[in-house]
Amino acid sequence: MSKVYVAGIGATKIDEHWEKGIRDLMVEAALNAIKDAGIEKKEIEAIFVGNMSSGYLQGQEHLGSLLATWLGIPGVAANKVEAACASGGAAVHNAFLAVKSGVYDCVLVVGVEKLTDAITSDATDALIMAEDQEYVAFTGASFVALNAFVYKAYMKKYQAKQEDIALFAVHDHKYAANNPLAQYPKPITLEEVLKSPMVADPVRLLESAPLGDGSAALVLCSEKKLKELQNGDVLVELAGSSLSTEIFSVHDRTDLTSIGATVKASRKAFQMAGVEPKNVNVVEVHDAFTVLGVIHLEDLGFAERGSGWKLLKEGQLEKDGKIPTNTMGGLKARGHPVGATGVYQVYDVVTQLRGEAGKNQVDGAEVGLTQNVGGVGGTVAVNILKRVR
Ligand SMILES: CC(=O)SCCNC(=O)CCNC(=O)[C@H](O)C(C)(C)COP(=O)(O)OP(=O)(O)OC[C@H]1O[C@@H](n2cnc3c(N)ncnc32)[C@H](O)[C@@H]1OP(=O)(O)O
Repeated sequence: MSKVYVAGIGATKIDEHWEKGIRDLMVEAALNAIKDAGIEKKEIEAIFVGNMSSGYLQGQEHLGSLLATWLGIPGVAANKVEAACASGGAAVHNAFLAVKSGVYDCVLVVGVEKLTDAITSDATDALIMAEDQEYVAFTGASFVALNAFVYKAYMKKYQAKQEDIALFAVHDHKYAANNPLAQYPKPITLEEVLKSPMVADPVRLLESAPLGDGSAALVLCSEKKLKELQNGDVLVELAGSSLSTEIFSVHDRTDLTSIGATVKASRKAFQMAGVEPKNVNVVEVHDAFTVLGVIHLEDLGFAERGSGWKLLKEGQLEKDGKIPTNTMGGLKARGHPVGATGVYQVYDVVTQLRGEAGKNQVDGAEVGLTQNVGGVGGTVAVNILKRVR
């Protein structure tokens, strides 16, 4: 089996892109990644698009083949991968398998979501489709409401305080302020978070990932292809990639304070990459809501159960802390264009491993991990990246 390398990365700024359609976003990100890889478009053999709701929101479902046409490379193998908010991470995983297996030497992964300016429906209606609609639709619950159950369960079980958990939003905004692609590049205070409007008790507006549009892209290549591209630049390997599922619905789970899919996917990815949590220098967790960031750190093995918030409070998630986390702004402040998020996370970690993160740079970062969650944990994708030169 071949090793898999990230030869190029590209992305758009995340924003409410009223002036750009889904096509503009995808093509911009893809061309940036192709240019960064130093390849010709015609060298791409397969495309994997991560997206959750283009069919529902834009009335446009067939994104893989469409992108091939838009890029002027019809004939390639084209796929759309859907795993709700983990669509991007799942697309990376599928592309990883395609190169690892030796079937393809050069593939393009594009994550995209356009939540604002929807043509056919509303973003909140689209997002709740990531739950089991036969059981949830009639309750009228939104995605924020379901995560409010998780928040309450965590605080009750571990006697944790909201002011400690809400610090995740302050942390993310601090780093987003130095990220030119971030949707909310501005610092916020804990007081502002705790006084922001209540969305679903206890989740406040400034503890929620925003609605936004964006696209990120990667070019993955095999060892064989890499020899053609040798240019002496920093090189990043996608060394481990895993996807796992959990009992789907919140109402069927006995414990809301952990996501089994994160535990399973991360253990497998760690094994594949030959690393342990203590070797990881930079982490991107799927903090769609502040409490989730805390839970993910525990499930990934970076903190003991019930103590993820302590790492945050002690400053251990800072760029010079024990486990630098969400150092480009995380979902809360870089933004969460649903099906694109898992690809943005890899983009952010590669930026760190290449030493290109500017003021947010983690000194000497060599190993990075991304964790991307679909639904309320129904699917989790974990990708582990290593700087190899
Ligand atoms: C597994 C998973 O990933 S599940 C997660 C899936 N994603 C979600 O569920 C999205 C959750 N977020 C939301 O639904 C929405 O962003 C909400 C409900 C929190 C807020 O939406 P709205 O009530 O429409 O807020 P609205 O857009 O009116 O914004 C009000 C103001 O706050 C700002 N704002 C809105 N959301 C955020 C945010 N999350 N962070 C910072 N600022 C924000 C807006 O820019 C706006 O500022 P302005 O008045 O200066 O222009």
